[in-house]
Amino acid sequence: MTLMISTSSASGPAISLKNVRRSYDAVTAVDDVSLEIAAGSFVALVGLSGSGKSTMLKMINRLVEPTAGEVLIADEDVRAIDPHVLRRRIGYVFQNIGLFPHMTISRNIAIGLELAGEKEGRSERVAELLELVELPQDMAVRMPHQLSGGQQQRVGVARALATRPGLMLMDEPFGALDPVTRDSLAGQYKALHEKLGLTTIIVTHDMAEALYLADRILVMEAGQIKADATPTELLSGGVGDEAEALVAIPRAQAAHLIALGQTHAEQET
Ligand SMILES: Nc1ncnc2c1ncn2[C@@H]1O[C@H](COP(=O)(O)OP(=O)(O)OP(=O)(O)O)[C@@H](O)[C@H]1O
Repeated sequence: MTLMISTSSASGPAISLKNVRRSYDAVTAVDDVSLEIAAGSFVALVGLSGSGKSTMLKMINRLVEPTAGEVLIADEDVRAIDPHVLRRRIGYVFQNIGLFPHMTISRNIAIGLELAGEKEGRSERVAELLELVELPQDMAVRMPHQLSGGQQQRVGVARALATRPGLMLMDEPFGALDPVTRDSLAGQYKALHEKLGLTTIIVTHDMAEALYLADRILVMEAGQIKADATPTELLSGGVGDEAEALVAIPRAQAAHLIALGQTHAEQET
């Protein structure tokens, strides 16, 4: 069955953070960050554990409120938007997606539409979303425990896209998956991002994933952005010690694999 995929309503907004700060008692998780993210961009937030990445992401959909500063989506201050309305406009995908275990896959995907009181065309939308995330249609009637981790994560992406958000926030969305599934899902998500014209912000610990997916990489340390560069700029070096330390890992892994390959080739000749 070929379904028409509607792409017309999704078009990513620009995001603006102005002197945003978030403190938890003595800890400053995000420290006076100002940032402009262009509409339709794919931004990766990288940095060591505790550097403030998740806190920054969650201030955009108001899961966390800033201690100071402003967050604007398409020039609108998020504080002026009811959090429920805001979260229907923003897709949110996180590690171990947390599907409702007692609901079918279909209902899990459509939950945002259900909460928004949208009664018409829900099953058609679910069918369209299953196709979009490349899951077979017969999964709609299954329960979450009957799916693999990778399939559940696809359902999570489908659920996040159900209300046709222009903005996707992703917090380690593929972190719990095996490397092969992770790679393929990341590649498919990148294609979706482009096809739907989304703005996507992804938090990842995996520098190689950030380099592959994003068109802009922000390196965080101690609540601040220490580097802001394209993947090519990051790989060329010269954008700071924090970035260099993170790029060094995939670079060393790649060099190690090449060296291993050469050793094997020499042994066989
Ligand atoms: N609810 C909270 N209460 C107290 N401190 C918090 C809270 N949430 C985050 N923090 C602290 O804020 C800092 C930044 O945390 P955050 O989760 O944003 O970092 P992160 O870069 O996303 O880390 P990770 O990569 O480990 O998920 C950390 O020092 C953390 O302990």
